[in-house]
Amino acid sequence: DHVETRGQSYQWNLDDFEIGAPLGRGKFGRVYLAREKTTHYMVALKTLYKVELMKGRVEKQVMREIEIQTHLRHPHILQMLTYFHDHKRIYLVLEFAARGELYKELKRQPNERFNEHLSAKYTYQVADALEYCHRNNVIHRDIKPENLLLTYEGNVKLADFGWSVHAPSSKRNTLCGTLDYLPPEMVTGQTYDIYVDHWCLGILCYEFLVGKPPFLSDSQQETYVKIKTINIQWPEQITPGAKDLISRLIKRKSSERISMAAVKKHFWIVKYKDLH
Ligand SMILES: CC(C)NC(=O)[C@H]1CCC[C@H]1Nc1nc(Nc2ccc(C(=O)N(C)C3CCN(C)CC3)cc2)ncc1C(F)(F)F
Repeated sequence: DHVETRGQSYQWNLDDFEIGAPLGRGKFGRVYLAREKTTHYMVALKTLYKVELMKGRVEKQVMREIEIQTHLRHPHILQMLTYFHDHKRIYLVLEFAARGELYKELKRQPNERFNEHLSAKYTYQVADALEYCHRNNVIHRDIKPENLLLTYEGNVKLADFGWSVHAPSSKRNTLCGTLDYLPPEMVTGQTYDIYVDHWCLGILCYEFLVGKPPFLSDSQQETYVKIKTINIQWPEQITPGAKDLISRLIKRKSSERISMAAVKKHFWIVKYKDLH
């Protein structure tokens, strides 16, 4: 909190930080470990090249990401502490998540999947973060393992609000990357509401337990068909409790998807989330 309480009028700049190791590449620039000079507070410094943003026509999206993420405060949401810019770059000062990217942790697991305890724990924490987002009328819209980070203690931080919007919305963005997480209403271009995140939470829980999303196919067309027909296989590592929860989230009718509060109280979540 030191970083953001130096009075709202103070203009942060690069000289306030010592830049450390690169943590990896974000979509529009690199991310560095950095340390605020007076408090030694560790942060992640995400750099965005203005030219890249203009070429990608994503300036508005970045401003929306900044607007949304600077106002959300929750233990399972990666906080944006502040931001500033120079002539070439925008700098986002974000919380540093010491255990890094959850999708890499997933790949490191035996059989590249989480056991029921980790799957239930992470599903619970994402549900908790989404309940808070929805209470603030924010749809994340891009829930997937790549957008989750892990703290030193092994807890989830929901990050990358680059695709988030205020509900309800019919924003049709040329979605890049995987269709695997898209709910039917987004595939068919209808207007959608906060319940797109409920669908994605179901897909996420499935991928935690199986190691890949349920509608994964060789072609986009095949994925579309599987999403529309909700053609899902249930391998044996998905126990009846997990299947019950996932089935209540992956509903075609968005209003039939169970609430985040109900997810947090679901018997399978309660049974496994605190076991070690
Ligand atoms: C959600 C979003 C889509 N993803 C991102 O932004 C990505 C893009 C690049 C990094 C990450 N962004 C962040 N990463 C961290 N922590 C972190 C990351 C990586 C490692 C790690 O495994 N290594 C350094 C390893 C160490 C070992 N060597 C071998 C490989 C890299 C350890 C800690 N905290 C905050 C952020 C944030 F989000 F604030 F920027």
